[in-house]
Amino acid sequence: RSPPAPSLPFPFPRNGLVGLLYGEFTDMLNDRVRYSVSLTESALTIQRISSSPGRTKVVFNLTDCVGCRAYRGPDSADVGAYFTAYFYPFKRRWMSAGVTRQRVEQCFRVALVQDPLANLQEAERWAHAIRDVRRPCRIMILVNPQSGRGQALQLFTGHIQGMLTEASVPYTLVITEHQNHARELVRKADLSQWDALVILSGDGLLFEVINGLMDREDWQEAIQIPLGILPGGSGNALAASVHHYSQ
Ligand SMILES: Nc1ncnc2c1ncn2[C@@H]1O[C@H](COP(=O)(O)OP(=O)(O)OP(=O)(O)O)[C@@H](O)[C@H]1O
Repeated sequence: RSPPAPSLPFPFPRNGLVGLLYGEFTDMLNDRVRYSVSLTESALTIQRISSSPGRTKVVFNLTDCVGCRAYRGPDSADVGAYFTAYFYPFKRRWMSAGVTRQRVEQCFRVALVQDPLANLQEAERWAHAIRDVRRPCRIMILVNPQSGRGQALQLFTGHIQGMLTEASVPYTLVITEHQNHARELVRKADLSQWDALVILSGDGLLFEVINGLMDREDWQEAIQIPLGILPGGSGNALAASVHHYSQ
């Protein structure tokens, strides 16, 4: 089997966009399926290298990309390395009129040479390049363990934590211990440490966080910080209406 073509720098304009990287990789599970992959400032384009006609090109918008990681495979005899990019594009739901963001992961095997370390370095180069196109984001996530049916913390560990890890988002988790805990914390916090505050709770905790921001002397600047609301309460009226109006 001939080795895939080396990954090349891709400094020339193509389709009006200046490319950052171009490479040819194989499928994670099937070495005979090969893809040409190109990265620009705005998109990751994956084209299946195949002699048969049909729709073989997929374009992922990098604004839908939450992260990318490089790693060695579980088999130590495998000289190849891998990189996986995680996307949440809007997609149509089965039997439904609307679209929602749905998770898609794209994994590639890098086996340019017989040296596992060199392959891993190449996979890391791609993972870094894909991650670098995204804006860095550090978040404080506030969870009220009592909200709703007392399951907010399970929602965090079961759903949110994995997404943050895939996205390589550095975060500080705050589990509120009593009423007004979040308000006091936000009132005194050094907000320059975070790019966003995310509340996993019902409306009550978000209300506290907004009040904490408005209690500050620098409230006019503080209130500009992006706020996120994840439904963890019982009513979740605000999260539902924000989600509804963003559709
Ligand atoms: N550890 C805690 N123990 C008790 N109360 C808390 C704690 N942390 C926060 N709180 C308070 O609980 C209140 C209610 O929380 P929240 O609104 O998040 O949940 P909910 O009432 O279940 O949801 P919803 O508002 O959607 O009905 C908040 O006003 C907050 O001050």
